[in-house]
Amino acid sequence: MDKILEVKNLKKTFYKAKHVCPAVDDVSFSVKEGSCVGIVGESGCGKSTIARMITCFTRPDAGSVLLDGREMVGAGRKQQMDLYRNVQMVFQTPEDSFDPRRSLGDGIMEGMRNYGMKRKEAGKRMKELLSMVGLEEKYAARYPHEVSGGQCQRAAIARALAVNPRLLICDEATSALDVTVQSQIITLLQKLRKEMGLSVLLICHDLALVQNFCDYVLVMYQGKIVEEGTPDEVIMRPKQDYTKLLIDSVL
Ligand SMILES: Nc1ncnc2c1ncn2[C@@H]1O[C@H](COP(=O)(O)OP(=O)(O)OP(=O)(O)O)[C@@H](O)[C@H]1O
Repeated sequence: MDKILEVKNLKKTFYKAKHVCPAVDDVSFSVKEGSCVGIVGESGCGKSTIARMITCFTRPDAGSVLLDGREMVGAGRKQQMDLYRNVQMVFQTPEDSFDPRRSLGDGIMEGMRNYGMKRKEAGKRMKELLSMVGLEEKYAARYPHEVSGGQCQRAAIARALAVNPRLLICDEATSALDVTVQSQIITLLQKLRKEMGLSVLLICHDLALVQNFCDYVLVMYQGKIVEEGTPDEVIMRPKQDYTKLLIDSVL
């Protein structure tokens, strides 16, 4: 299997007043085409900073992010536009993916329109995407505040899929939802993974979710990967004390 994403020796330190925060410290991993890699670890261990560096929102101090073998750190605007087409993010708060003054349908079409698709064609594709994520057509006209959290997250997934990405980064995408809706969104992601051959980087606190959904797991602590392997290896037979603590804390 080819690697869609390769992260090598990524580092990021934040400085606030006199306080030095090494948020990500020499992190390396890869995501194979069609696979799902999970990143788990306590709050503040650096998970979201990694996602932001992959998507060029935050510039690393050192290291490299290769997408299909192409270097993204320091890439020019054209290459970054290609990156955004191939990599999309789904966030914890789905409303953040949408402009509150525009309907969900418009929000889903925005990416397609930015890439030059005609309005009529984008409208047709938007309806297909709504159906793919299990929403009726009527939701296209609704505004983000007029739908439930779960419905809004489905629409956010439709928006992310609109530009046919190959890698979806889900940053705590189910954490704000109640358990039933969480499981519906995970079932949806599993279906999309199968149907579209999507690769997924799943950032989350929920070890049970990682165990059921991921092929490979990275455990982070204070900016570093302290353990990695298949879910069986990491969750059923953890080697590191920190992983054992993390597992014990949810039992
Ligand atoms: N822009 C910033 N300026 C200063 N410090 C930052 C910035 N962004 C993140 N940090 C710090 O870097 C560390 C890692 O933050 P990050 O958001 O990556 O953690 P996380 O594992 O995603 O946490 P959570 O699960 O709570 O989202 C934290 O100590 C955070 O306070």
